Amino acid sequence: MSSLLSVKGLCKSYRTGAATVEVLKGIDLEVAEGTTTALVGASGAGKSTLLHILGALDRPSSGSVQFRGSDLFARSDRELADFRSTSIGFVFQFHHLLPEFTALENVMMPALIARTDRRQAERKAAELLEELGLGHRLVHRPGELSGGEQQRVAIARALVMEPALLLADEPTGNLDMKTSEAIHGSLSRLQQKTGITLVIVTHNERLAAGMERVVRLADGLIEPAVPEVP
Ligand SMILES: Nc1ncnc2c1ncn2[C@@H]1O[C@H](COP(=O)(O)OP(=O)(O)OP(=O)(O)O)[C@@H](O)[C@H]1O
Repeated sequence: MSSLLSVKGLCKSYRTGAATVEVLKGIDLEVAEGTTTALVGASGAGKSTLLHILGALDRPSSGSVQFRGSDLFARSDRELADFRSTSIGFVFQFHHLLPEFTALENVMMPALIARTDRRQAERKAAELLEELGLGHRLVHRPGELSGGEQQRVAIARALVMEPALLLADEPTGNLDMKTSEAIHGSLSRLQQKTGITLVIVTHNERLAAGMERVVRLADGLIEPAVPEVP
């Protein structure tokens, strides 16, 4: 299987006043195309920081990330912004949908910003919402949808540009277990259908176990996998 992401010696530190906080302390990670990975670990372990760097939302302090063999952070900020809008889909814990637009319009938005033909964008957005079980909610505004429905709209919006990589940071963190499981089920189904690579941060071990691989972060480093007992 070919590598989508190849992370080597990744470090990230922040300066706050006189102190420097080392958040990531030398991450090595390979993510193969078309695979699903859960990123788990205690609060403050650096999961979101790593996810943001993988999605080029933030630059590392040192180390490298190769995306399909090309050095991500050798690119300018402008090139990274283009890269993000075409190659990465993001889903966050809070959906950040635009309240004055309908579900369909919210999902179409990234495609319209990228100047995709309107009819094509609309067709794709409606198809994704349909697949996520929201075919009957296309003209509802976020305020008229349940929390789980809002998050499904956010997932459809993240997929409308057909990115290579979907990054999800606690996408069901503020939903009940039943709704979370249903959304994870939809994500897995869409992942299998599209072959997109999925990296998801979650505190929920049960949902993490549904991914092909679980990567555990502790104190800025990846913990070695525990060998299975024969
Ligand atoms: N911009 C920043 N400036 C200073 N410190 C930061 C910044 N962003 C993150 N940190 C620190 O980095 C550490 C890791 O944060 P991060 O959000 O990556 O952890 P996490 O594993 O995702 O935690 P959680 O599960 O609670 O979301 C925390 O101690 C946090 O305070």
